[in-house]
Amino acid sequence: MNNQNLEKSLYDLITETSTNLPKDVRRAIKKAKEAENAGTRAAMSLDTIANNIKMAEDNVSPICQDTGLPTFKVYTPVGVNQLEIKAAIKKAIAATTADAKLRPNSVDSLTGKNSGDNLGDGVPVMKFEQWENDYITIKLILKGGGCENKNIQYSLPCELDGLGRAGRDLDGIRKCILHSVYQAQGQGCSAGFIGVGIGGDRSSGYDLAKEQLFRHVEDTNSNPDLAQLEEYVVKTANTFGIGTMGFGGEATLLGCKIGVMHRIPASFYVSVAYNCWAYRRMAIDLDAQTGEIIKWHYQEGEKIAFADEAAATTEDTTTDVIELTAPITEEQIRALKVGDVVSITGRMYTGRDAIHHHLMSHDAPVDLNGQIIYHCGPVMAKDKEGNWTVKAAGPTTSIREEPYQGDIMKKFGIRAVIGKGGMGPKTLAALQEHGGVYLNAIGGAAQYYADCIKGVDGVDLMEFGIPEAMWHLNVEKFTAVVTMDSHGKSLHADVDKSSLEKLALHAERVF
Ligand SMILES: O=C(O)C[C@H](O)C(=O)O
Ligand code: SF4
Repeated sequence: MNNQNLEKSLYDLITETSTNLPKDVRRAIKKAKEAENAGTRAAMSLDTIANNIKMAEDNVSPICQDTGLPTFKVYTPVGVNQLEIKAAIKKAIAATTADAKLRPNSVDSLTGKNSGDNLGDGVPVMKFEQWENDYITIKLILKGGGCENKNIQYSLPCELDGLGRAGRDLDGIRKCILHSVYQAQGQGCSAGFIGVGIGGDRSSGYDLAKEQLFRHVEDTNSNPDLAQLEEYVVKTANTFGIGTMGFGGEATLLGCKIGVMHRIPASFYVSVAYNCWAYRRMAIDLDAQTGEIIKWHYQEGEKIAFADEAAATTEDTTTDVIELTAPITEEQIRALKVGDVVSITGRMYTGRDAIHHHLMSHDAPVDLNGQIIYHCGPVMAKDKEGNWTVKAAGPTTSIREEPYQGDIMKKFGIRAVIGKGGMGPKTLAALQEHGGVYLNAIGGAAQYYADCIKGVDGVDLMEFGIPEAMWHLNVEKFTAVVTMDSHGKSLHADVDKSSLEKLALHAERVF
């Protein structure tokens, strides 16, 4: 095979997957937008998401800054050299990372060192199968960490919050799947898609679940029982009121695909792979002789361009927006209430897992008194003059900082943190005691927020790698919603409680 062609085809596959959301996913998002009531936070979020999808395509830049753990599934005719394909995949991964189509996402699990090029032990994931066809198919999924963390595996029989006993039958499976959507709340950037694997062992069950994520959103399961269950799950989950980003609303789940395999007598697993709305998967067919692309998958039907949404995003809500510029006073913070929309102009500092851990036992590299911390690991590029530019910069899941956040806010006088998915009781208590606020940004809207960042004024702790460093950002009109305030109120706690009540309505046998 021509290796240059093969590398080019793979480069194009990776770039397309990271930057251009497939047609079937776009249609599902459009449907969600249509179901949402105008003027709600959920509708506003979906406008931002739609706008972001368009911006990513136009800029040929990542839809979300977390470009995930690249996972390739390759089907080859007998006789094709799979080692050559492996080598080409690695080259294409490094090249697309250098061109900021992927974030450097591969971290040594023991030392914490980022390899910088998305390569590492076992990374990217590459799985090969042979087949009788005379062409090659390569599938790629870029599944981010926030939704990956919301995957869940049930071992039947089990007891579930709200639903009671899930037994070893179709109805027990039904309960597990409904519970999986509830437990994800907004943290995996809902509205999401789930792949479910019934049976197998712990690893093959998850593999089967992830395999389902390559199915078309609009297909119908060939097993009539599972087809019925898929339809039931989507319909029922959308009554939970979790909504986009967990803000409440009509659209919680955009797709459910279920696969089944045999199991051994003692084990009965239901494995659920949760994927965010930024459902980035694509596939190509290659000519096995030339290595050139002969077909792109997921091309059927209408392509929603989301051109109209671009103008609508948050612009028309400016009347209700509260302007904030750091340093922020305690008085300003105490005036904010859950539901307020704020627009930030000026300085903010990024800080995520490594920074929070570090700040517990070290001084901050800058004065954080009155400042804003943004839970964000951006995609960055250096321009010709050696200046950093932000290529993608949406929020990361905040709950991971729950053990540290309250202490760090108090220790350094931080007044606001921005992230997504909300935080827990420890942070809520600290916000009340210290005078702080939690701001929820729209997860995955990495192009939208990158556009709000007008400059990079500095960076500290680069030894943690690009996603984990503390970037000093100069922002303009960065919009976010107050979802936890200094008066003990949390939208996340409210939505969790009400969605559990809705879940519990489905404890009776259905199948
Ligand atoms: O790592 C990130 O930037 C985000 C992550 O995918 C998340 O959802 O928390
Ligand atoms: S930030 Fe949200 S959209 Fe991006 S990868 Fe994580 S879960 Fe997905």
